[in-house]
Amino acid sequence: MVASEYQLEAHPVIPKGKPFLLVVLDGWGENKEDEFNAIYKAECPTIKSLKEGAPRRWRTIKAHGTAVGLPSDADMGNSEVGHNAMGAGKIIQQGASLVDNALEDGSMFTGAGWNFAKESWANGGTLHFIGLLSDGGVHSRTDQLFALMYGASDHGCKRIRVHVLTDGRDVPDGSSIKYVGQLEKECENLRSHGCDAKIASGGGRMYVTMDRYEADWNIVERGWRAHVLGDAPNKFESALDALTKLKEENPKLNDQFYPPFVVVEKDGSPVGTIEDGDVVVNINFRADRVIQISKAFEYENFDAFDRVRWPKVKYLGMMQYDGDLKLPSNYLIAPPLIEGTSGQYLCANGVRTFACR
Ligand SMILES: O=C(O)[C@H](O)COP(=O)(O)O
Repeated sequence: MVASEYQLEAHPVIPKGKPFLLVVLDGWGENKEDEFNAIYKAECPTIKSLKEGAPRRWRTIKAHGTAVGLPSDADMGNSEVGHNAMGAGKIIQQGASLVDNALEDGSMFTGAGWNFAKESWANGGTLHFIGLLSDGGVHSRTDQLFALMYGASDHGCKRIRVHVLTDGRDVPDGSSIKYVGQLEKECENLRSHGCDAKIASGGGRMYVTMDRYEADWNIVERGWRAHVLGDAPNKFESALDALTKLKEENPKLNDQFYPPFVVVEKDGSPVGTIEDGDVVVNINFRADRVIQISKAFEYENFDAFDRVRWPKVKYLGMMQYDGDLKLPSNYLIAPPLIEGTSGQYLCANGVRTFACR
C-alpha cells in the first residue's frame, strides 16, 4: 500500500511496469541548428534513431538557469545542479541562489555562521577566504566574495587575507589575471577604509587545493602548504605579479594549473599564513572540490598528508558540504530541507533502482 502522499497518477504516455532507463549524456544538448553546433553537424545515428523512432515521446528539458534553480538563465548548468534537480524531482534553489538571497535580504550577516565567524575577528583574529576566483557561477562567484569582504569590514573586521584558486575551466583560460586584478582593486579600496585586506596565496584549481573524490591528495597538500604555512616554491610581492611572471616563464601555462604561490613582504615573509585564533571561510558553494580541504581544517585525526601545523581556527563553509558527515560543522548558509524527493517516491512505490556512473 503506497502512502497517499506518494501515490502517483498513471503517466499519460509511458506505460507502467516497464524498465525505465535514465541516462545522463554529459555535455549533450539541442540548440540552434547551425554550423557552430557540433552535435547537429556530427553523425549521431543512435540518438537520431531514438528521436525519430518515437517522436511522440521525444522531449527536451532545460538543464541550466532558473529551470534548475540557478539565479538567472545566463547561468550554465553543471553536474551538481543536474544531480540535485533530478534527485529532488523538482526545482529547488541551488547553492548559488541561496547565497544570493541571503546577501540580498541581509540574513547572511545575522545568521549563526556569521556570528560564529565574527567572534574571531572581534578577538583580533584574521579573516581568511579560500576558494575559486571567477564568476563562472559553478563553484563560487567573485561578487559573492566581494560582498562578504565588505560585509566583514562593515562588521568590524580589520584584517582579511584571500587565498585564490584560479579557474580557466568554467571560464576561459587566461581570464584569471582579470579576476585577480578586480580582487586587488577591492582589497586596495578596503585598505583605504581601514581594513587591511590582501591576497595571501594561490594556485590553479586543478593543481592546488580543489581535488575531488580523493583522486590526488597532493593537490590539497600543495594548497595547505601555501595557504596555511606560507610555503610554496614561488614567492611574489603580489598575486598579479605571480600570475604574470609564472605565465612569462611558461607561456603555455593554463589558469587551471598554476603552481602554488605565496605573496610575501619585501623581507620575504608571507603576508598571511593561517594562525591560531583566525577564521577561515571557504567561499565555494559547490561541495565536491572542497570536501578534502575542509577535512584538513576540521578533522583532528587526519592522515591524508602531514599538515606540519594544524592551526586552531574557526572553519566555515559557504554551505555545509556533506550532510552525512556534517562537514564542515559550521557554515554560512543552511542547506535546504528537501521533502518528497525522487528517491522517496521510488521507494514508496516499490520501484527498485540501480545507479551507476
Ligand atoms: O569541477 C569541475 O570540473 C567543473 O567546474 C564542473 O564540472 P562538472 O559540473 O561537469 O562536474
